[in-house]
Amino acid sequence: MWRLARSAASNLPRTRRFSTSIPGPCIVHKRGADILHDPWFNKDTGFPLTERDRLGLRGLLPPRVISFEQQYARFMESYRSLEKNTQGQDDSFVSLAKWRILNRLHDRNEILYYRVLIDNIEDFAPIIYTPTVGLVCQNYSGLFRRPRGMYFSAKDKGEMMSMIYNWPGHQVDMIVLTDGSRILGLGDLGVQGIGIPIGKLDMYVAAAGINPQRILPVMLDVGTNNQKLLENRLYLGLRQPRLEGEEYLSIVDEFMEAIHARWPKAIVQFEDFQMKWAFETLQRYRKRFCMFNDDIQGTAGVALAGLLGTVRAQGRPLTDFVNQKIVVVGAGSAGLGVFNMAAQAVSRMAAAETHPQFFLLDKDGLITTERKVVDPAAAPFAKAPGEIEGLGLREGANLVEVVKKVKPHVLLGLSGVGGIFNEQVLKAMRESDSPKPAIFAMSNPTMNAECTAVDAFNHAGENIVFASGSPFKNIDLGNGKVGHVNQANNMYLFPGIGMGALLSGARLISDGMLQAASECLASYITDEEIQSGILYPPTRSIRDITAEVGAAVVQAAVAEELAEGRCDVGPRELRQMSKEETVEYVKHNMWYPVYSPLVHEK
Ligand SMILES: NC(=O)C1=CN([C@@H]2O[C@H](COP(=O)(O)OP(=O)(O)OC[C@H]3O[C@@H](n4cnc5c(N)ncnc54)[C@H](O)[C@@H]3O)[C@@H](O)[C@H]2O)C=CC1
Ligand SMILES: CC(=O)C(=O)O
Ligand SMILES: [Mg+2]
Repeated sequence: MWRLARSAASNLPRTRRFSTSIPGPCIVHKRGADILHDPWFNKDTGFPLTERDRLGLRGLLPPRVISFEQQYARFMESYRSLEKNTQGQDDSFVSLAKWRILNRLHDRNEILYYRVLIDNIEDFAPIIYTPTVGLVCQNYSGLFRRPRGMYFSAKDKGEMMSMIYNWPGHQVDMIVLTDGSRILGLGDLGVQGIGIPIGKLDMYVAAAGINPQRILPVMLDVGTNNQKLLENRLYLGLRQPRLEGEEYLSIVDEFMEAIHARWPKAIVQFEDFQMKWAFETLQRYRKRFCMFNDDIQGTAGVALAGLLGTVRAQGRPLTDFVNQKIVVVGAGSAGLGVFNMAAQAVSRMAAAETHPQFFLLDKDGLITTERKVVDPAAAPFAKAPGEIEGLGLREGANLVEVVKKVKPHVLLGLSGVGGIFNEQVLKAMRESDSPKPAIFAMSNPTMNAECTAVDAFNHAGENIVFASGSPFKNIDLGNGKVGHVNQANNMYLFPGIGMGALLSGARLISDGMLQAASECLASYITDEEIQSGILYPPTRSIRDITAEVGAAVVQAAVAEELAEGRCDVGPRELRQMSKEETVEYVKHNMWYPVYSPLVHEK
């Protein structure tokens, strides 16, 4: 059932901080300069004098002790002056400068880094995540200073089971894995795609409070088909074409076995794999490991929550979702993931004979059963000629034609093609059958968005509902009216899916757990918010949202008897928790960055 009322727990104030009680001591097996060079233990000038004595740090730091709050303020001051001093300069230059200053802090002092990230997530998500992370990946070989995460390459075949023990952390809870083959909408970036797992895991720490000592970004370097990278003398990955077929799968298999052998309870998120491997690996592993594909499943849940929001925005009951005409542009892992989940929602809501009114386009236009070769994953959404003849449409019809003739309630882009929702397409949306047409330009990063927010409101009209994958500012429509810009990004779900799977100790991640996550996000927004065009909560509430989503996932895992529990909280205890208690349980398990007293042990 789709729940709409906000739960009692979500009516609590949207606080930004959790678990600020005095931290317990932290054991460190190093002394002196080795501590200063370890970003996990380093407190810079924040080491109290007693600790400097205990840890052999006396004389290695300037004498004055600076408090955590002062260090925080000092960093924010330098960040704000960077912003001021670079005003008017080239956007990419400024974004990279901001990323550098944050990355330097990340490399030096993780506790301070995560505190500034969590407390300023609205400002910093666009730097450590989309859109800047895309620019970072594109320039990674030149930007590289220190390694982060692990790299497994085609040359490591047969060695992964032992290599995995090179990772210094004893426990790993969350792994984000990519092969770099489809980084955002930027294509094959080979080894440079490592920036994505790093950015996603930063979001895990910020949103879900996953302990950063227990995260692992991973790059599977199986080569690249990006000729420019292969010719770039600075390129840091394997200089060979991508492995294909069984050779490719044997590398992924070996990696999955290796991580499972060392950390059987770790959750693995597959990210930014090209479509053929995204679907294939999901089918191959989802029953054997606790894993999910964020681009297929996380995106689908976020999009579905937004689509249900658009039904509410039209003043229609949720069951009217079955009558919505939805055009999706992009028949890749993300677009097909959205239609699959939307079709499941329709079949839950409607009579058996109801056919969803979904229209799917790829680079060759409208996909129909007449097409010579249709990808099996797209086939269920190919239109039969009989379904579209009445509309005057045919195989391969272009986007403008489709929008003009279908008059869709929703136009959703997951094509990776910047600007494809051009003036003509957006103007055609004025004739939509919906009183509040919805335009979702979900491709990332910003330059790959199907349209900008300004163009959407200018050309499609002020009564649209708008969402984009990367952030845009709200639009001033004049006369005190605001065109609200939503960020339809899987960041609203993947942290809660991962956290819920982890805390429930689920054996696998089921469709029911993903559906629960999506329903929870959909129910987070009030009717009043929906009426002003708000479909998703603001990024600054992401910890609260993630706590709710995580709890929904835990409860779904319990209901499906997939939960095996974690540490001293077994399935029985989880089953006995009310919804509110489950939310509190998730919040209680969220890590929050504070300096712990360090105690040396040999
Ligand atoms: N907002 C979010 O949370 C998410 C956004 N995305 C974005 O979605 C985009 C696509 O991702 P995937 O589906 O994984 O990629 P993909 O490569 O699997 O699929 C891309 C699809 O777009 C189609 N396409 C290419 N040019 C086109 C054109 N001119 N007209 C119509 N269709 C065209 C292709 O035929 C293909 O079907 C990327 O930009 C990615 O950043 C992906 C996941 C989540
Ligand atoms: C957001 C995301 O996962 C993507 O653009 O691929
Ligand atoms: Mg992705």
